Amino acid sequence: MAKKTWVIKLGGAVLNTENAARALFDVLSNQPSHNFVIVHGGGALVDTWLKEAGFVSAKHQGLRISPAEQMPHIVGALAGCANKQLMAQAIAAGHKPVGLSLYEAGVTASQKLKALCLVGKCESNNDSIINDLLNVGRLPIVSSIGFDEQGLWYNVNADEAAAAIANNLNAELIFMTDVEAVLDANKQPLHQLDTKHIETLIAEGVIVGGMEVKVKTSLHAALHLRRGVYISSWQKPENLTALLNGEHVGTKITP
Ligand SMILES: Nc1ncnc2c1ncn2[C@@H]1O[C@H](COP(=O)(O)OP(=O)(O)O)[C@@H](O)[C@H]1O
Ligand SMILES: CC(=O)N[C@@H](CCC(=O)OP(=O)(O)O)C(=O)O
Repeated sequence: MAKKTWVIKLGGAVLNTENAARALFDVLSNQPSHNFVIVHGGGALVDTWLKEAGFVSAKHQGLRISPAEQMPHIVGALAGCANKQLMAQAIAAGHKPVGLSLYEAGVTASQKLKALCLVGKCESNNDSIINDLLNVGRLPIVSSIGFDEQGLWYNVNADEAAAAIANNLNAELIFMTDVEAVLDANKQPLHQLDTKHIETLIAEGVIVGGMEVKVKTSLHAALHLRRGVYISSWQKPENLTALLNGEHVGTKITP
């Protein structure tokens, strides 16, 4: 039987907790009958690098405005430092990772909105080396730095990057973030969310910032993939084990 492919998006804050990524990679080591593709963020690291370089960084609806002069720092933090830190932890857990940008992963970027400068949106380029890597037993670890066909680089939100890759691969999609689930107005976890409920919670200001991008992206992916997409916490590696075993943990987003 063909192996099921899972795209697992890791929020960048996982790098701030010692051995948290290692524990997740250990879970994947125990699941030889599945294929995995890791897509990662690193927003917190980008914040630090830009601040240290003397830049002020602003966000619009959860997306970082990315002027050309800030891009070397953004690319360095995401495609360089964060990607290689995750590779290090994957190697330590016994994997054979390959670090990639979105371009090699079959996704071309283009400018999302002029006002956001070099923030990219995703489009499939049907020219991915992911399946080749999976076929030879490698673990792709993909940053959210993208390129267009002219070779211009873009900063893509990592949730959108993960959804684009899952769509390309028709894969299962899990977002591992720093909260156990999407929370309601009373900070209680929501086990399931659909289009209507999401629209209401965003309009009421209960879902904001990075989580607004995540739920909208999840919904879009769930529609395209015709299956539920999960949002759960990287803080508990056992959540990942449970999700891979088909259990319900965190928030399930359905159309
Ligand atoms: N309704 C909500 N439920 C849970 N988290 C929320 C909600 N609204 C906003 N957030 C914020 O969204 C954050 C997760 O989004 P983000 O920081 O972009 O995560 P990641 O880096 O993992 O992609 C949470 O840490 C929380 O501060
Ligand atoms: C355009 C945009 O907002 N890009 C994000 C990319 C990193 C990211 O998404 O990181 P997390 O998953 O850790 O939040 C940024 O610069 O922060």
